[in-house]
Amino acid sequence: MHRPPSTSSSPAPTLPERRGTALLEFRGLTVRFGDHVVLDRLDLALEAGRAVAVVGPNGAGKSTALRCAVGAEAPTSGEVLFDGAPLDETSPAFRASVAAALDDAASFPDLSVVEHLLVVAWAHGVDDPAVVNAAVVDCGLRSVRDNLPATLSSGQARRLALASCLVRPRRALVLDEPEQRLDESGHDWLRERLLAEKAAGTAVLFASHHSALVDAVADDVVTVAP
Ligand SMILES: Nc1ncnc2c1ncn2[C@@H]1O[C@H](COP(=O)(O)OP(=O)(O)OP(=O)(O)O)[C@@H](O)[C@H]1O
Repeated sequence: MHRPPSTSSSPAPTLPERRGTALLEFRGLTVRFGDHVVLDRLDLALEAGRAVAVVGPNGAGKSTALRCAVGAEAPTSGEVLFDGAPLDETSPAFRASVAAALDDAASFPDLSVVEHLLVVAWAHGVDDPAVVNAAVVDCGLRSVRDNLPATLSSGQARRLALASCLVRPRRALVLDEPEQRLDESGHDWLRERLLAEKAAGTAVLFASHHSALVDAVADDVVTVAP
């Protein structure tokens, strides 16, 4: 059930929201690496149309928490629930629902920016180049649309990672320090983009060191400490 693809600079279709219960939930999430307790019984609930920011100093466990949210890291104890059931990152429903940018690593190093986005969109059922073209413009990638990922600046690579989340349907966005390496206008764009995501019913979980972004976007703030 996709919204019709957009031909403007608005984002790709968003999957239908379901309000009321948490889409993503941590219950007593604990992660240990050897003797190092990184996360200690962390609770978090994220509903459709809302944003939760995970904040804390370097090494506090923000990325670890986000990795648990997408099933890339297994909790030592506690639970991660998606849609009320234990998270299964291999399930088609989960993969169709969650768009994540945890780093800037391009998935397809031998595909150009626009080819990369076309593949991601198509793999998620969006077979309309207009959606990709809109995201290229929206994300400030027009001048490098035909470049290979290795030739992008660090900020452009960040924008490509974010664009990869925006060309596909999604019920949740999981973003690790999305502001990293963006210029000032990129920060403004990111803030407005995330507010638009919430307005469209997308749940947003993001880690950030950017207090202005957190203040503008987050409905709840979860602080982790080293
Ligand atoms: N696979 C791992 N094995 C061992 N230790 C790890 C592993 N992954 C993360 N850590 C440790 O867990 C702690 C939390 O790391 P994490 O990357 O989650 O922090 P962060 O809050 O995201 O930091 P930053 O703000 O610097 O991005 C750090 O001390 C890190 O060294």
